[in-house]
Amino acid sequence: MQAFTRQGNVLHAEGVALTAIAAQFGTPTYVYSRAHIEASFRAYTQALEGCEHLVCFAVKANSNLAVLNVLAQLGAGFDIVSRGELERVLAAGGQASKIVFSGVGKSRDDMRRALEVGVHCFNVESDVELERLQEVAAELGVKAPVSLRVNPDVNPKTHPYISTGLKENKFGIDIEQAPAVYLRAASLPNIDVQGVDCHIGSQLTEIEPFLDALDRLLALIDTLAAQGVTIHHLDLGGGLGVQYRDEQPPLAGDYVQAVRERIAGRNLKLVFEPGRSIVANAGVLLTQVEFLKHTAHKDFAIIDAAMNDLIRPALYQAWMDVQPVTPRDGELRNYDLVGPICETGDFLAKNRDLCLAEGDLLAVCSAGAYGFVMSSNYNTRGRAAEVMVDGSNAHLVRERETLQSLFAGERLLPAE
Ligand SMILES: Cc1ncc(COP(=O)(O)O)c(C=O)c1O
Ligand SMILES: N[C@@H](CCCC[NH3+])C(=O)O
Repeated sequence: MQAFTRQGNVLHAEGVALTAIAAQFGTPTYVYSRAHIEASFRAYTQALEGCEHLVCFAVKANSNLAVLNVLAQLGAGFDIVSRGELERVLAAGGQASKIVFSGVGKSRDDMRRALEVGVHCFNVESDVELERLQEVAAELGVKAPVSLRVNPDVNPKTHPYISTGLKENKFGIDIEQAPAVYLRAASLPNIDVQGVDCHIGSQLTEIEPFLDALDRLLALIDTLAAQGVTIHHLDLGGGLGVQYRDEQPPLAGDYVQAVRERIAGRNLKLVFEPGRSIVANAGVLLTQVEFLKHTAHKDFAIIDAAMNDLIRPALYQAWMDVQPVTPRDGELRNYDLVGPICETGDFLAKNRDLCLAEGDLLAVCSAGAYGFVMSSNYNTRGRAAEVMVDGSNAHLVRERETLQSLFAGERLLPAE
């Protein structure tokens, strides 16, 4: 679905003009569409009808409580990577029994809390993590449900910083070592082997790498069965890409269908951990032009959002579309859109042909995933507000950070 459309000349989120949101809540502000989040989630669950499944939203992509709550109301599970994300999910009304716990560095406290609340599964990423989990579960007198995250060594054909399923990556257990680790897991008294898990990377735009990984996991499941270890669920992680510019990623329904065909006849529950494909195009970052600076070499639009608000362009040279909220007629100029931060890398877009004036509003598109969650307070900038639109209503779902709150926890040295 298209959450952000022009009505008249003005860009709207569902039924609300972005001009009205800027007037009410200021800028920079993240704006999300509830309907888009729901439709993207349902694309997975509808394609999974008739097949035992759990769709676990990857909380790292957007952890706002309202976003999590909207998904929890649809029966979503959640993929978490920290104690903090666990507490967020519970605070937002998510069910512990639908949580999968990923991540290479789970502390004993993380494990204890997850066992106490009863998560669905731990995605264990190393042999040493398995031993630690055994110890913590034994202390509590419980059995920990476990999948091993297997590194299938397939090339996801995405940006190197967001590839995770290659041998040289830090994630998961080498697929050749996996049978031995499974046998060890099956022998541990406080470990309950449940599944196999993988996640090969993010922003994948083709189905083939997913299916390559799936084939390798199915071969592993057969090897394990021959050794007496039964696997009940298959977790294929997240990774499905979205359209930022002209990419044509597969639709969630087509991807799920292809997976279902490959596992036909097997008694396996399917788990997915989508993040970006649920929320990226459900959000924009709304920002305002502070100055237009014309130099002999370049035209700059200095905007009130910066790399601290949205780091993807600086970190991955990610291309994000930028739309004027109310386009104006006139001469186009080639702008770099830069923030107020003292870094050359502080840009949100480069070489965009736009007709702009001071005070104009711009929407940085596809910013609902890995946007606010990766923001920081660099240059002592408060983080942006977050607003969720639901039909014709706009709700503030996170207040803009006040400057006082930025140094509230700091202390001066005692007076001499
Ligand atoms: C283990 C795991 N699961 C799920 C995701 C979500 O990925 P995506 O946002 O690409 O769907 C990630 C992030 O890449 C991840 O590391
Ligand atoms: N943060 C990245 C994706 C990393 C996914 C986390 N495993 C992005 O914005 O594209």
